[in-house]
Amino acid sequence: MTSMPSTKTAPLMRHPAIYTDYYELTMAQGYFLAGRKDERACFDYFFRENPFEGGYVVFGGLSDLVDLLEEFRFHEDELQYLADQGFRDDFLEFLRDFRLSVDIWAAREGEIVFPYCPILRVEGTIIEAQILETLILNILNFESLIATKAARMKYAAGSRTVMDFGLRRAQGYGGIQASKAAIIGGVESTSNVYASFTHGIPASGTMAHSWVQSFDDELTAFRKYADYYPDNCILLVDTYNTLESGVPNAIKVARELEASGHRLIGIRLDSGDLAYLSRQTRRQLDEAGLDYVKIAASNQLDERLIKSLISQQAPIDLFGVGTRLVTGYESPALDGVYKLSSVNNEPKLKISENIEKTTLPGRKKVMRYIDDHGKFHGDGIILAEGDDGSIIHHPFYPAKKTDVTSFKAEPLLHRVYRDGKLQIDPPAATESARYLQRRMKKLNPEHKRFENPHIYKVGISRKLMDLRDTLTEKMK
Ligand SMILES: Nc1ncnc2c1ncn2[C@@H]1O[C@H](COP(=O)(O)OP(=O)(O)OP(=O)(O)O)[C@@H](O)[C@H]1O
Ligand SMILES: O=P(O)(O)OC[C@H]1O[C@H](OP(=O)(O)OP(=O)(O)O)[C@H](O)[C@@H]1O
Ligand SMILES: O=C(O)c1cccnc1
Repeated sequence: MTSMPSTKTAPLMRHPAIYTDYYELTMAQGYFLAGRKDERACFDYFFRENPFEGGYVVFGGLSDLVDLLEEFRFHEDELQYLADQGFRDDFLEFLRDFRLSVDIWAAREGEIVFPYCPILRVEGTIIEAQILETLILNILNFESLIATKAARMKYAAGSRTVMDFGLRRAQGYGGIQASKAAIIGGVESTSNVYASFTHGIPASGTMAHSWVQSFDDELTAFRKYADYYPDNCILLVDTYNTLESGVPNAIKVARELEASGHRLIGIRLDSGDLAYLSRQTRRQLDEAGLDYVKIAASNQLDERLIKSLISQQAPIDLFGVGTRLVTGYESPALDGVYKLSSVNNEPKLKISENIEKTTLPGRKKVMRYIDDHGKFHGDGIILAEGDDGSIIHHPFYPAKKTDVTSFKAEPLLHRVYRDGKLQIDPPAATESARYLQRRMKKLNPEHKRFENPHIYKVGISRKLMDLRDTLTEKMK
């Protein structure tokens, strides 16, 4: 009998409470020893720069984060380890019974989000809110990065299918999360069986060169595969000579499949000039009356190459994307941060020489303003209470402002935890993907283009600005 894994997450993540940086635990012990364990704190998760020189980020990772928070407790072996590290008995006793009691608000998974907006807000005791920092950053930064990359690839591909082939060249176990994030971003399926199993996302695939090489000749290799998988067969045609051997042999097999009442799904090109080869392949297939046979292409593809191939009128129906998707080529990390914004309801900020790095104090919410055409106009960061936010200012050039009273305003953050109790059904990746596609329709194309995308407006309310400026003066 087979059994299901104990958690849905990757093997390394079965210890969520110690999936953290050491300093979170030393600070937690410090708050405890200082008698501050019942103090309340609020932290914001946000990023400052869009990756890939792009115009937006897709928020990913929320459901995996929830999965880990649901398991969050200190186990005996972990406590023993902490004791060996010199943590004090009274603190370890406190950790033994520790259960999260946080309130968390977050954007929906698959939401389109922008620099400086808090995407997730944690409120709780100072110890629990602090201790979650690294876990939150690790999960959300990576999944948002890959969901964004996937969304860009899907945007370039339009109605053509995008498949994730990345596991073999992913950053270790990160490949599991990468495949899930890729689905959120819009990739239709994955070759990653573990991710398909654990996350219930669709698996798909073609064949490797080794299959073709392993037979005495290419035609036999194709025939055998088609015999076993007559309704799920994509033949890899570039092992020997794409146009003179691979495609003609695929045509023979397609005809044989037709004779037995089946249809070849497609062929895959994996080298050479994909525009030229796909055009020649399409011509050969069409001349053979096989216009339904699809052309898949792979080989170090990314959104820019997909866009280029489409602009070269390459008749490619399916794009297989691996390395550049799961490694977030060429922006290896999202710069998301988790910053303290209040303690015991007293607003806090971190001052920087660079005003762009001075944090926004106080409990805040984010409003998304929608114009008369149903499109996103901009976002406003306003205080969570007592702030009507009717005028939204540029965060660093206050003279630039917009009266947002005529726009429809939607709150971006929704409650995920109340007092440590989960308040949502964590969405499946495919559900988040559908949500993203709906939201993409509301994002103007100038924010989606790859070259010099138009900067989406994110502003702050007058009250928030005054609070930031007053506190900055006070702290200097
Ligand atoms: N028509 C095209 N326009 C733009 N880029 C392309 C086109 N065709 C292929 N490419 C891309 O060019 C890159 C490099 O191709 P290159 O010729 O070096 O590799 P290859 O075909 O795999 O070579 P090899 O024959 O050694 O396997 C790949 O990223 C591929 O996706
Ligand atoms: O180029 P990527 O975007 O990373 O896509 C995945 C690549 O991995 C496979 O090649 P590999 O040489 O590993 O195996 P193969 O023999 O099956 O082609 C596949 O054929 C793609 O070329
Ligand atoms: O199924 C495929 O074609 C595949 C899977 C992983 C990597 N490259 C290709």
